[in-house]
Amino acid sequence: MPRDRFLKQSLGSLYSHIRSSRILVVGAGGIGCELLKNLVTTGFGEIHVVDLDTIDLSNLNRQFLFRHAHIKKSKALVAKETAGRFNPNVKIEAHHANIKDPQFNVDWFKSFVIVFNALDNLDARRHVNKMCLAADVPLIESGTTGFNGQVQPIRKGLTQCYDCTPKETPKSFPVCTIRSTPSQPIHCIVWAKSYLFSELFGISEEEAPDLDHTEDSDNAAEIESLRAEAAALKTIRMAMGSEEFPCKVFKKVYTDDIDRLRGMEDMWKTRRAPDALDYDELLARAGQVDPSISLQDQKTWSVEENFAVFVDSLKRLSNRLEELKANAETGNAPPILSFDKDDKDTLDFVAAAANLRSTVFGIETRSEFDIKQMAGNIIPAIATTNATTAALCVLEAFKIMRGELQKAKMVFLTKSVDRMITKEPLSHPKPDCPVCGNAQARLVVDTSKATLSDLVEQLLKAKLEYTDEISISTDAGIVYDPDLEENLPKKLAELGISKDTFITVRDEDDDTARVNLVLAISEVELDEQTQPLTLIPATIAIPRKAKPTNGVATANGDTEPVEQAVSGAKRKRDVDDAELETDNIRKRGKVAEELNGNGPITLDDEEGAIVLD
Ligand SMILES: Nc1ncnc2c1ncn2[C@@H]1O[C@H](COP(=O)(O)OP(=O)(O)OP(=O)(O)O)[C@@H](O)[C@H]1O
Ligand SMILES: [Zn+2]
Repeated sequence: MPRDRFLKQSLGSLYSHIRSSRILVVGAGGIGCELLKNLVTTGFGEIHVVDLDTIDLSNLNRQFLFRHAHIKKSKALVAKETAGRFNPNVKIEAHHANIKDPQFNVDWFKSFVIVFNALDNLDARRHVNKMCLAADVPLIESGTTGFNGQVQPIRKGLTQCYDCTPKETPKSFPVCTIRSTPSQPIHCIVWAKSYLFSELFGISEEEAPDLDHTEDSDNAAEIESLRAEAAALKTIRMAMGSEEFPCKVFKKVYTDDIDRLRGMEDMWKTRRAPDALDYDELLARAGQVDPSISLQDQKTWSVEENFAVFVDSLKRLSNRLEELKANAETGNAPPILSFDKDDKDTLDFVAAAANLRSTVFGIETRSEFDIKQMAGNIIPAIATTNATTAALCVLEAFKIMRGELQKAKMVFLTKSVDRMITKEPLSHPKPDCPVCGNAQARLVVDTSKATLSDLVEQLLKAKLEYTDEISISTDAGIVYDPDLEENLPKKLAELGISKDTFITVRDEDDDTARVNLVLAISEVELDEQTQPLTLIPATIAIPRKAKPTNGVATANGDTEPVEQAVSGAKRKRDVDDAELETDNIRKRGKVAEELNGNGPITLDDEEGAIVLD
């Protein structure tokens, strides 16, 4: 029996399209491995997979294409090797590289029918979003944290892009909370990791990303004494390697600094004042404690146990740093240690130091296991969430490949007894989105011949009817505005404009202001006679800047959801929505019922059934 008999049966006419499609998966981690397995078994013709990382022990619990023997090998290459065996008819190309590398340019993105994001960071996601918009290729964006998952189909000009909704930046804490008035375990963990560890073994806390300095000016005096405190710690650092080093560090941060803080009476009118710890007393009490207690990472250690682990890990780290220094080449910057949740010495130190500080401030202490999650900003990744999300990505991709964008949905996976998978219609692009709210075109140009003046006069003013009130910028900054004319005679190449870079043209004319125009540069070598600048498409409509709305503006000023605009259907959606709602209630009832019975949950969907155990 041919291996694709059932695929043909279930996918119908879509199958031949799938067989001949070239697709891209960015990221071969938790979602990426699941996705690749699904795509290979679905029979996509050619799959490219990009990942910059190598396999780590901690990946193996959920990234099932990898085994112990693969540790330290390229994720992309091993994923290709393993998944390739599932279906020999599929061609897989692996790239052990950063998706931001210049070889992955707009033309390369254009060569794919669809792109899947399976990434873990904002920066790379934003980059792929931008490239897919520039290349006009559909993107299936996805992400998971713990039990939550999300899938977002993105189509240039028709749906919201990844950047249409602002994204949360990682959490940071005011310096005073961390250094003077902690009230939660996380405050003490950040103190141990970003302040104490960095001051002793790394670079100064001033550069730590999880400290927020915006409120510093409101507390200028306190910030000044904290600086002096940190400077004193630097002096103690000189004693590293000596017998008395642990005692010096301990007395400084758990006795002297705490006494100073306690003396600031105003601070403790509404808070519990901290109680300093005594080194000699704890040393006597902790005499019997074996520092190997640190192997019991799920236990909440006593104050004596924390003390023993603190002193022991401080010695281990000091020895490591001294050794590094001894082996370092002279003349280089002095070596440092960095916190790594998987480096036992650094984790022991941060866990014990944080717990001792919690004791001082009367905050509950935590197990090393808990501290590892919090210090590494880890929400445990769950294999089932990744697998379900990856499957949903493929189902949404089918709709786009069938040309049925109106059926595509934003899908959410949540831990809920009501309904684990919920869907929302796709919204139209936000007119004020800083990324897709721009007009986009390609500029085919010989950058060694064309000058900035050619670009401004021939293309922007003569052809695209811009006035004098424009500015032009590259990634490096502004290269032209009405007050910056000295670059006009320069060749574009001299201004750092080269193949696969982007330039942004801003219309600064208040009367005519149009949205920004982003030009993706494609290089060609041209002879003297040929026009050095060609715009693709040759004509481009650059809309006026719109006032922000929640949907997309229609001709009559209303907003409408994507389904309606794409399908042209009139208010039929209301009826469909009503039906969907009834349907949701029906399914929710069923889910709740089955959950109570502890059995598997089946969610019927138009694409088939999803069974959740
Ligand atoms: N710029 C990039 N180019 C290519 N691959 C990237 C880029 N940024 C991130 N990735 C890859 O995306 C994948 C995301 O997978 P995942 O979220 O499971 O993270 P992980 O690093 O495997 O696991 P964890 O962070 O939980 O230890 C990783 O394999 C990572 O290497
Ligand atoms: Zn957008």
